[in-house]
Amino acid sequence: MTAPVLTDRSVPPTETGLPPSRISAGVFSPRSLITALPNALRGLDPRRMVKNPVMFVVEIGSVLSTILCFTEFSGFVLAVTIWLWLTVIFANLADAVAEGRGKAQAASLRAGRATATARKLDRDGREISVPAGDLRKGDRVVCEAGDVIPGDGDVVEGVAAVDESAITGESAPVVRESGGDRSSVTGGTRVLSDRIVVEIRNEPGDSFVDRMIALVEGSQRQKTPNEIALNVLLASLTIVFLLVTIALQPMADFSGAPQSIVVLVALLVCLIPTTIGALVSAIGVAGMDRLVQRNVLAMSGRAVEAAGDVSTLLLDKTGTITFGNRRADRFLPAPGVDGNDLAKAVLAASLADETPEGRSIVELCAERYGLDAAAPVAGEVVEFSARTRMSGIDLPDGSELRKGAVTAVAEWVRSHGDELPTESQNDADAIAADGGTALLLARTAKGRAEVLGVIHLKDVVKPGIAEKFSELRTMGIRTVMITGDSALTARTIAKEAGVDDFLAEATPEDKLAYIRKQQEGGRIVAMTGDGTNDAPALAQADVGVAMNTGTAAAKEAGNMVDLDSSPTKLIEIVEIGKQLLITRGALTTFSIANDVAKYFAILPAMFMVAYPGLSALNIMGLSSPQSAIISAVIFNALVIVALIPLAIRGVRYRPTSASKLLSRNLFIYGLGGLVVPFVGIKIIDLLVSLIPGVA
Ligand SMILES: Nc1ncnc2c1ncn2[C@@H]1O[C@H](COP(=O)(O)OP(=O)(O)OP(=O)(O)O)[C@@H](O)[C@H]1O
Ligand SMILES: [K+]
Ligand SMILES: [Mg+2]
Repeated sequence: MTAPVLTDRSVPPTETGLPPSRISAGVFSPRSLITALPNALRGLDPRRMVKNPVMFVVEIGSVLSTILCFTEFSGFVLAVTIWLWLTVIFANLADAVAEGRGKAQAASLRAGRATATARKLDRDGREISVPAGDLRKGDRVVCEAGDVIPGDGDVVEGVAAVDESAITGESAPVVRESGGDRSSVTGGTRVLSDRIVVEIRNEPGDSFVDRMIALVEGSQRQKTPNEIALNVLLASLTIVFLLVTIALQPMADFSGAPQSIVVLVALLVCLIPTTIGALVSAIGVAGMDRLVQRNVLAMSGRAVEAAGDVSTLLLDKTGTITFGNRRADRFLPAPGVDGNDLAKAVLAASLADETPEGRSIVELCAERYGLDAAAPVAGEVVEFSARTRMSGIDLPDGSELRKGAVTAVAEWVRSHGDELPTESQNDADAIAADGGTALLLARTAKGRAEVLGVIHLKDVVKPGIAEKFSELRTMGIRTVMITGDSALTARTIAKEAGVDDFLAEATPEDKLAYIRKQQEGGRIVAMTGDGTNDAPALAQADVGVAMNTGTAAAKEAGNMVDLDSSPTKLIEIVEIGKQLLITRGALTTFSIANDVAKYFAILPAMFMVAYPGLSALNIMGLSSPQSAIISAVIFNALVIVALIPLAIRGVRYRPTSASKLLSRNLFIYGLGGLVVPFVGIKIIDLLVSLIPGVA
């Protein structure tokens, strides 16, 4: 056997088994406010503004007030006009900052791609040099050590170590080889050793990197259902306040205190939910961006939101809850079978088995029994599949060797009219009760089957994973462990890891059925997968995270791709989704509370002249009606800028139950939203009253 023994996990697990992320996520630098300014100004185009009804109303108000600057000029009108425009610019700034982060990532992706030339194979198998951008679906290209892979595709020939750091940011090389679940390669990654032939999977412009660029730039971002609902709410509030403001004038007239148009515009802008209206799309872009920072690509904003609503999490046992490299520990011969003969048979059945289990069995044969791990494979190899749960070899002498899950091999033995020895059954049960995996080895010769013994595979639960699950439980999320292993093993591991439920001896169909059942019960389900087998379940799940090392089918079926191929990433994804929803909720609460407070700050000021009695309501003691109004407008604009970092970074989030979270946020952002404007407006009023000619 010559295949290099490297794991296909592109990220070495850290102590908790959780991979490190590439860039510290959620960093926000105040400088980005300045660099985003040109884009913010470009965003003033009414054709773009109209997509955001709240801010569009502010823009119309700004235009109106600009006209008033010419018809009835005063320092007050000018000041209001300037701050109204600033309000619109600040709102665009939020979007521009959020999108700017994605653009920077897109630029570095493009840089890697631009230089690539491809060594295309023509029909006669001759190499010709073509620009990578000209490659079409189905073209075959040669990549040797040092070459950049010119496009996404599948390895159809050879084995190579590939550096995927350009895409994943992770420097450990991964092995890519033809056939099986590790054949998929990504354009822009670099071949480090050997030679492979890659068949290109996409037409030009539709590669993974192209899609990634479009996504991080935000150009493909569509409003999610929740965002649309929120926008409808904000637009309705805007209409209500517009009517209120219009209705105010006849009343003001009647009471002998007619208000100028500019005051009415200022009042309207203060009343409508400008804060959340300005930040809502930045919050969505930033959520997507937080995923990208953790090397996850969401194919839609909707998937990110669904992640925040997840209530059932399906996790694989092997590699997620336990360390992936399940290792052979010992061989237990059946009665009457010699230990060395068992080892030889085990080796023959495993020489061509490329699964981590198979490789570790071969290593144990070499280490403990001194057998030749590089011996040639003689016979017809039967590869492992999750459906049969067996692997083995048909030998040239007509005998067949099978190893696999106890129930599967026992069934195979029985189909030949033979029985499993009690001793081997007991050995297997003891291993399972201890949380290990037992594989049975059996042989048929001349129509009779014989059990040769049991292979003990050891599986270790990752440290720290039990705490993660209890955090998830406080968040109201049910964790379900899925495994192809026996119920006995599953029960032991499930108990140790603290999952809420498990599905043992699960076939891909079982997974799909389980997801459907959960969804019928109204639960939102998330799962990860990498094999073609997983594709139907990935498609059915509300959040389906495909591993980048996985097959093309799995990646097409899911709605997210994890570039690190880390099985525990799902937990982080759910947390990011929750944080997105909570940030949006918190800032909506803050914004609306703010507007209510501003109402009480401005109205008394507006009518103080007509009704001196109202000055009792002027609890804030603002210096003049005009100063009160301009202060409220300034505050209204500044609060947007002040909250941009929070919108980008997301509100701090600790796992707790939904109801606790709600009351905590209502307290902080609701009460805060009521109090902050009074303080802020008062301070601004003190400053404004110092400027002559404005107030
Ligand atoms: N290389 C192999 N050859 C033979 N049998 C195997 C091999 N690998 C695993 N098995 C058996 O098949 C069963 C199913 O394997 P499968 O990979 O579907 O699930 P699993 O590895 O137990 O759990 P998970 O779903 O978390 O990966 C295993 O529990 C084991 O008994
Ligand atoms: K407002
Ligand atoms: Mg497995």
